[in-house]
Amino acid sequence: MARRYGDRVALDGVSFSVEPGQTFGFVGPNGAGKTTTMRIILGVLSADAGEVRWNGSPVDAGTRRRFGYMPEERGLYPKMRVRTQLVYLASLHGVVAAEAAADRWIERLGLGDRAEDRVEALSLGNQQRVQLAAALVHEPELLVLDEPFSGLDPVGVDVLSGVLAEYAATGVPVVFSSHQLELVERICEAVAIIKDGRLVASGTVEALRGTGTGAIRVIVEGDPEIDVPGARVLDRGPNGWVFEGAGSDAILDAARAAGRVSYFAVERPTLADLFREAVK
Ligand SMILES: Nc1ncnc2c1ncn2[C@@H]1O[C@H](COP(=O)(O)OP(=O)(O)OP(=O)(O)O)[C@@H](O)[C@H]1O
Repeated sequence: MARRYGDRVALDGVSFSVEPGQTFGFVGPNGAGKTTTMRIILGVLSADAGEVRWNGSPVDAGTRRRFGYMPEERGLYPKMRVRTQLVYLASLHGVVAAEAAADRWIERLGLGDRAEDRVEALSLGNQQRVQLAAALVHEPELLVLDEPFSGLDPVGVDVLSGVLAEYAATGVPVVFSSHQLELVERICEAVAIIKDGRLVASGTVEALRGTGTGAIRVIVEGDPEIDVPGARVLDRGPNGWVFEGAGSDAILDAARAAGRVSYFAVERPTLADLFREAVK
């Protein structure tokens, strides 16, 4: 898809697909076009070119009513009480048992004590939980969240990642943007990396990280010197030594000669490494 704002190109040929039940991370530097893409998926914004398909067919308004969206600008009614708000949103989406649905998500997100509070009186993290409940209360068939983890404390991060994983496990694709790459690497099966409105990489985290860089990290108890003939030392610090340019047998033999080997593994690039490489 493509999209301009005036003569600024926000998206230029971004294309990717998300599988049922997949947690999909959407990453890229500030201004890369993540929010624009999500708005187009949800139909809040139209694309200048391209289309959004759902189960192979172009999405229409009826399909989009079954999507759930947590926008970056967080669209809650500040004066409305948490429970009232969720019941209202559930009914808007046509949920028959709106009250039961609201209560279920209030419970699941640990908002029981806050259900009768006005949204504006909640802490930022709790407002975020309500916002998530608002995106989930009609049990959407696709969940799209714009930076849902920003501003959450570690417990909030755990609650949210648990909810997202559980929800994806029901077969629903869960797409979210984030700048927290370690988190994305930990909870996402697949990612798309965009920069300046273009897709620079996409696929499963496993495939993108590949089978290895050819470098090997080894830790020997007591951290003695390890001499591997012919190898380059890429790193040496509290997390051991990283060698490149020698066979794994040669490295292991040298490590054993130095002492008791407590760690030995092929190095793989992290998502953060891939990101830095991709957006260079
Ligand atoms: N309403 C708008 N009018 C003009 N330009 C816009 C508008 N919305 C976004 N842009 C521009 O489009 C580009 C993509 O913005 P977008 O918000 O999609 O990026 P993003 O990847 O979500 O960024 P961030 O990580 O900072 O949230 C940016 O250059 C931005 O300045």
